[in-house]
Amino acid sequence: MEVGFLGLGIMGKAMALNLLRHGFGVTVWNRTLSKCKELVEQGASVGETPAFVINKCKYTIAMLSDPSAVLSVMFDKDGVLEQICSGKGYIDMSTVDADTSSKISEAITKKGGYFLEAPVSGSKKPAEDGQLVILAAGEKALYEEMIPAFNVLGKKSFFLGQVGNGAKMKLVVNMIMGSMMNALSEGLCLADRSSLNEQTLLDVLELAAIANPMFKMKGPAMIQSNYSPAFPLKHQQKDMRLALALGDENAVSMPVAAAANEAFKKARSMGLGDLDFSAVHEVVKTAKGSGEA
Ligand SMILES: NC(=O)C1=CN([C@@H]2O[C@H](COP(=O)(O)OP(=O)(O)OC[C@H]3O[C@@H](n4cnc5c(N)ncnc54)[C@H](OP(=O)(O)O)[C@@H]3O)[C@@H](O)[C@H]2O)C=CC1
Ligand SMILES: O=CC(=O)O
Repeated sequence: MEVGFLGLGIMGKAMALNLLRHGFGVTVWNRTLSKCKELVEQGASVGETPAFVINKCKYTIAMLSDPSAVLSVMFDKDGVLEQICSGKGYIDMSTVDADTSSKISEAITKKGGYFLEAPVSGSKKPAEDGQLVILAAGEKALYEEMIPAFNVLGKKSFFLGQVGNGAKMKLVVNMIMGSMMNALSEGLCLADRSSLNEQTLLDVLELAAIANPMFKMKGPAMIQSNYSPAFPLKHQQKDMRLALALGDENAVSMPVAAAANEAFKKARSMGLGDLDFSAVHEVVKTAKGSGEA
């Protein structure tokens, strides 16, 4: 199976490499074209524009940063829309809001193409290991045609119905994750300031009812103030912002998520946006009132 792949950031690179490793033909494009080099060394071809990739491939996957990137790659000059046509499928795996996804879907459908949104849960390591959770919605036939690729990229795929449902599910999941990250950070600070050992707290959490892979994976690095980016903080804040907007639309009060979003915004203002989202720990550690008495 030959696929196009647009966007070779942390996730896109790992996912495209995985497809190559499993025998897929992959034609890649990235805004910063130099990032295609490593993929070419592993057997990928390069397209100089998104339009070129769409023209060449029956199926094209996108993994881009945010709604503005997704819209730009679709609608700008040399973008996806110039070449999408009947018989071609476009699969957007970026995390965006339902409105953005619907705009993309309408534009593609008008030109006779097929659209599937398929955001993923799981970070750099699950992307490298083909262990993502895929949250697909849109054209069911395209979903079925993509199963061989999804089986390589993920450990489980959900088909959630109409366009927008995948985006919404992803935002709900990441809203919970962002709030949990703040809770873990506050817990580590409280343990430390109460003269408890932070690693012992993590050991206790791992055996408790609230044990989860995120605490286990991120906790030890947070204790060391190591925030090497797997999931960039700026993207987590984007997800909190989009989830809060979904809450606004549905009149759902989310004070916990709103507080977590403030902490991520503060972290961005401190220049931590390109670090891992666990760098919100720096905000919690330096918050007024959490220092010396
Ligand atoms: N990292 C993670 O753990 C996870 C991330 N996600 C989601 O996946 C998506 C990608 O994340 P990730 O790979 O971490 O992000 P990165 O920041 O590492 O990569 C972003 C990609 O988007 C491209 N891009 C950004 N702006 C534009 C633009 N205006 N036009 C064209 N291309 C653009 C970048 O190109 P360039 O190289 O030129 O900057 C790069 O290829 C995001 O929506 C994120 O929320 C979902 C699950 C996990
Ligand atoms: O979107 C991030 C993730 O870890 O999932």
